[in-house]
Amino acid sequence: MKVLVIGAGNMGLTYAEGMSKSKMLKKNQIMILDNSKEKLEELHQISHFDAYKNLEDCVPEADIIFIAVKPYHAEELFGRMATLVKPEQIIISIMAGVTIDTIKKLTGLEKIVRAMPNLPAQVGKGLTSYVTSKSVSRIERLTVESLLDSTGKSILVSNEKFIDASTGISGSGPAYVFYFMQSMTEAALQMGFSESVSKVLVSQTFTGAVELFNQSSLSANSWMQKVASKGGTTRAALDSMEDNNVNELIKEAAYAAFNRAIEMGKENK
Ligand SMILES: NC(=O)C1=CN([C@@H]2O[C@H](COP(=O)(O)OP(=O)(O)OC[C@H]3O[C@@H](n4cnc5c(N)ncnc54)[C@H](OP(=O)(O)O)[C@@H]3O)[C@@H](O)[C@H]2O)C=CC1
Ligand SMILES: O=C(O)[C@@H]1CCC=N1
Repeated sequence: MKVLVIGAGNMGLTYAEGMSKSKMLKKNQIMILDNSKEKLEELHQISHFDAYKNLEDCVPEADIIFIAVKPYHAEELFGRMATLVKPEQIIISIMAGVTIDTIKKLTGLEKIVRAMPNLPAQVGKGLTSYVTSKSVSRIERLTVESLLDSTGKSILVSNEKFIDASTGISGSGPAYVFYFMQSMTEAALQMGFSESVSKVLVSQTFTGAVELFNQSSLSANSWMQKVASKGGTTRAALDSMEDNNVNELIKEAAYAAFNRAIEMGKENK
């Protein structure tokens, strides 16, 4: 089996690295292509996959083609790939808001997997939701799942609506967490802590809270109540968040990402 990754940016390179470490594929089974000259020079320094500049040299060789370019590059890229692809090839696209129908139409292929990963894939803690077109067989789906699992966990969803929805929760979600971390860091600095101490205070608080949550069956709300003593400091903070509608605002933000994914699907038709 040969896998071609197109787009060696944040996500493409992360998947190529993940797959190369997974033992599913050997060195010469991973190809990677990028159109930027500097990227290619960097890729040539990495010994565990073969780097390409021209689609003609690698697309026909691939069994699975992993698309990791920005959504607005899809049309031009698929247009150039259309004459090089073969019906048995599987496309895995991680592009936000580019639908299976659009990929079928632009490539002429039928075996399409649409996936939505997230950035923690870079440290093997990613979450990728995915869905396949009908032409992907069970065996092919399991192979794809093993590739996706090389960067963390994967979840098979029942239809594409849940790919757009998971874009709003897990795909864009790391940025919401960083937003919260940024606000807490700013508060720590304003309270007089140094940058390095602020960073430790915030990051260890996040790591510890997530660890507690993962190691029990308690809900986030139950854990909140465990931290908050009656009439105490946490209650003051939680009341302030409630008064300012923070809960609703976070949900609104997640929906903004979900709706934008749907909108991008229409724009990229
Ligand atoms: N970043 C994230 O957290 C997540 C991203 N995604 C999706 O992943 C995709 C990639 O995102 P990300 O990795 O952040 O993007 P990057 O910009 O980091 O990487 C994309 C790479 O593809 C290259 N590229 C563009 N067009 C072509 C082409 N025609 N042929 C070959 N290479 C090309 C770009 O080069 P150049 O810079 O020169 O254009 C760039 O190096 C997006 O579609 C996004 O929706 C999904 C989930 C999470
Ligand atoms: O912001 C974006 O469009 C991509 C999809 C999910 C995370 N980054």
